[in-house]
Amino acid sequence: MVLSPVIGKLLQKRVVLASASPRRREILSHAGLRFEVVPSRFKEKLDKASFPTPYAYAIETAKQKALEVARRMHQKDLRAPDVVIGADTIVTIGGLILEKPVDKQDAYRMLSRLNGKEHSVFTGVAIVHCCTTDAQLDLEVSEFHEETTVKFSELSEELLWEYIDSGEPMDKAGGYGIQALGGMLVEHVRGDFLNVVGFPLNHFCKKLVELYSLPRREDLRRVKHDSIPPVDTFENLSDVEGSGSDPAQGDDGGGHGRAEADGDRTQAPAGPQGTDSHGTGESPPPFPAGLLELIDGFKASKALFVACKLNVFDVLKVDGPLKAVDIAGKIDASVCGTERLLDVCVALGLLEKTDRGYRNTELADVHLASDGEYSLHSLAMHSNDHFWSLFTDLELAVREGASAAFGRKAEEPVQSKHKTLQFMRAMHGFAMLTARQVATAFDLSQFTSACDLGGCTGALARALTQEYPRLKVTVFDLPEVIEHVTCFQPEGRRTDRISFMPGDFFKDDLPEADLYILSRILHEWPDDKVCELLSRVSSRCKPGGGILVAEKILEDKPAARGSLPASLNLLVRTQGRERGLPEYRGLLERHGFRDVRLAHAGDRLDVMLGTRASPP
Ligand SMILES: Cc1cn([C@H]2C[C@H](O)[C@@H](COP(=O)(O)OP(=O)(O)OP(=O)(O)O)O2)c(=O)[nH]c1=O
Repeated sequence: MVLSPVIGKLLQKRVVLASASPRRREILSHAGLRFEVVPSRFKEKLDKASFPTPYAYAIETAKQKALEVARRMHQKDLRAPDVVIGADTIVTIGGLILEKPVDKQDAYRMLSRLNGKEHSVFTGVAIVHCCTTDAQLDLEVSEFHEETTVKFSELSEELLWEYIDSGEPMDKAGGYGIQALGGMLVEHVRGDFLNVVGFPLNHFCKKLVELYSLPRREDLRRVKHDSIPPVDTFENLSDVEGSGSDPAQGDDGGGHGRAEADGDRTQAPAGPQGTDSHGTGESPPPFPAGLLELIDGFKASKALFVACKLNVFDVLKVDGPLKAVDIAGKIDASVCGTERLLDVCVALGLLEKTDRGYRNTELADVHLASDGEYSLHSLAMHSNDHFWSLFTDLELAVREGASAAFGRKAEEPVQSKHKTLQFMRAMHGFAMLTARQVATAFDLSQFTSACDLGGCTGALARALTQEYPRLKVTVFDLPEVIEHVTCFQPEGRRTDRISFMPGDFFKDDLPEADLYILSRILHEWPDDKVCELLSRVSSRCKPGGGILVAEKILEDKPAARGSLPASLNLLVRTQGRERGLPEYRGLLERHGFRDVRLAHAGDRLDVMLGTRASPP
């Protein structure tokens, strides 16, 4: 099983996860799947006694969760997604099925039952394929389950209650979460760990291979509306059988090896067990969907930037749904061009197309309209206006190693008020999404005053004051930035525990504080400037005071997707650069900070906390 082609099968489809479980969302997104989340409203109240086995119950519940979402979405705009995934996790011991506890006593009853014993965790999964013809919804269901055995240690009453009081058991089957504190209760696990956490990823991938390469009739069920009669065909389920979403099919240049597709499509294409059409006995390589997506990646980014620039998402947030012709009128663009752009946005999952016209997806409403608290509209605009042209010279930068030519573009000073505001909005959007994780990466409750150097709009300061009721934060930034900060302060949520002070951290006196914060600042500067700044902070910070540095740490292992921009910043900036943990630690220690600890704050940032040592 090669992973990316498996997940790649679903990349061109609109996939919905019918689950509110954050664990399922995390497992599937880490696997590279792109999907929307629509939690199911199906009440988990099936009669357990009517099922021959516990897993039959879990499978049926998973199926009903997914079907409810597919039907609801179809009813809402007469267009269901392509695939809906539902899952249900149960714990079983001695023939008893344990779901989520209803209260602490219930959690205690469950955990006492599991205490010192072995039990099974089953997750039932349903993959529902939806097809809308003449406003009629056709559903095909494929389902499976996975079992994992878990053994609990002998646990004291005291420990059980302490665990229950942590609150962790309440939203978890069997009343425990193996991935967090509950891991301490577990002696051993046999089987797929992720199955216990809520989603059997390995089995799911195998199922996708089976479904999209060589479907097995007995696994499929066809459901028309409310009935679930057995399936008699499984055409159109497989990409390779011509569902139309295979990019190679519409591509003239991709005709190689496709001529035979006009023949009998029910013949499985050459797969692991097959022979190819040339009769050579060799199988073609797996379809490189992920790679093709990468090749086209720049088009997707540019389409997103242009839609932002033309205010498509703003127009639709206020007036949507709208037809292409009306949108074209509002954004002052041609109808044919607008229509194509809108359809690309639909394919990218940013818009939905309904009978009444185009409308924003929730993602676009929240992040791509320009007015929301968590808007990334300005970040997209900054990427379009600034980074896009910078990256056209990437080859030169690679050849020359962050060449002066490349650097000149990168370091253009921010000139106009418009540019300053665009830059601030871009930084603000990112900071709003990461601030809470940075603020809570360490327990900072021992500090009563903090100074956020280069703290821009105060997004991190706000998260810090919300998290730590005793903390006062001074945001220190250049006068031209501080001049505009009032536009970013949310009405009704201002606090006098945040103050803004204009100044240059290389020249002016730094405000007094117990904790100095440098969030995404150090990577902007070369080593000599970093040393100059750290030495200014160090001489202002009292012994016992702290320094908090938030950056994306470069790691030895290959960069994860989320850190790719950080790796490339090495090349696009002449002055600044990203650094690894040993380098940051060395820099901090050289400037009198000890006990430097690291914590991760989501995919995009890491946080280091150090303590100012007493001068020798
Ligand atoms: C046993 C165990 C369960 N769980 C979780 C996984 C599931 O989210 C939950 C079981 O409840 P489910 O009803 O399967 O799922 P859910 O209610 O969280 O979400 P939805 O119904 O919308 O799909 O328990 C853990 O996170 N860790 C564990 O160790």
